Amino acid sequence: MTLLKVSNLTQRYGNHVAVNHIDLSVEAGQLVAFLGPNGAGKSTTINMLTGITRPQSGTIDLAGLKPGTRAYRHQIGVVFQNSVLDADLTVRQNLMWRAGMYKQIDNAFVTRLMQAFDIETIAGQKYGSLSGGQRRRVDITRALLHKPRLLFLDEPSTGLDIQTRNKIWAVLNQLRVEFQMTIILTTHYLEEANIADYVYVIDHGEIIAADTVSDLKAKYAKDVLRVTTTDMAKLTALVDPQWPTTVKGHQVEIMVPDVDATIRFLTAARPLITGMELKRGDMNDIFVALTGKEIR
Ligand SMILES: Nc1ncnc2c1ncn2[C@@H]1O[C@H](COP(=O)(O)OP(=O)(O)OP(=O)(O)O)[C@@H](O)[C@H]1O
Repeated sequence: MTLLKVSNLTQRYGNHVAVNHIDLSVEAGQLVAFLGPNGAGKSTTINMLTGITRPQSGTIDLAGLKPGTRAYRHQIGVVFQNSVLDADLTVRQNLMWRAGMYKQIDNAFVTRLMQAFDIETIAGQKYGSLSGGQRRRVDITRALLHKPRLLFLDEPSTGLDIQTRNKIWAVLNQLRVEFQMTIILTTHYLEEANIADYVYVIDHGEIIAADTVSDLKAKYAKDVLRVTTTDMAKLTALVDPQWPTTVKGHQVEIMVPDVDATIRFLTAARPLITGMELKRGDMNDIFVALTGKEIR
């Protein structure tokens, strides 16, 4: 079922077109990533999708609802890049104040969220005194209090350590399974987009690619294996003829399709190998392939 349908969305700032006629379609329960460099138009798009700004043209439809309405706001949760909570109130006061904005709040669910995000022990602390990771967990709890059908996360992992990131995703994935919650996230990192079902690559306000992560990687960001050898002829004879290969002296660069195939090749060629490194495909590769330019 399509939850969110967006057509022809456009936003200009003066002469600058920040978002240029974009179309999006998000299925219920999906995790969708907007991947793009600084200034690509991701936040501008999120601001329109959350009803914070009104698009200059285009339509947004969330299961029959229009942004800017109370009904629409109740279906969405938003975690902004910069927090919207009150630094002088405690975590609990902030959450209670926010919960008061909704008619029906499931108190057991709120308690469960606080436990899941490990914020019960800091509930009495002023929000302004929390660490970056603690704040993020509170911000996400705030956005989830009313069990939204669609959660927006604007660059959720910026500045977070790996443990905090893993904790957050473990809870969000559980909610996705339980409530078929849909998530839209913006990110600069292909690695973060890895977990998405579908990715829109955005640059200069336009969607330059829309695909699954595995297809994006296969098309534009293959892993490159660099191997040095004493016997180039024997080594290259072991390389699958379908893998693009460049020989430079004693080193060969091989575009490898996946980790398993790479391990099989390395195992077979082991006696011939004197050194190796694997460079994983990243967002820069996608941008070079699609735009001919390095990422900004
Ligand atoms: N209020 C504004 N007034 C003028 N220009 C703006 C405004 N907001 C955004 N822009 C411009 O629109 C473009 C898109 O910005 P946006 O913040 O949407 O990008 P982004 O992809 O979210 O970038 P980042 O990853 O750095 O957050 C940029 O060129 C930005 O300078």
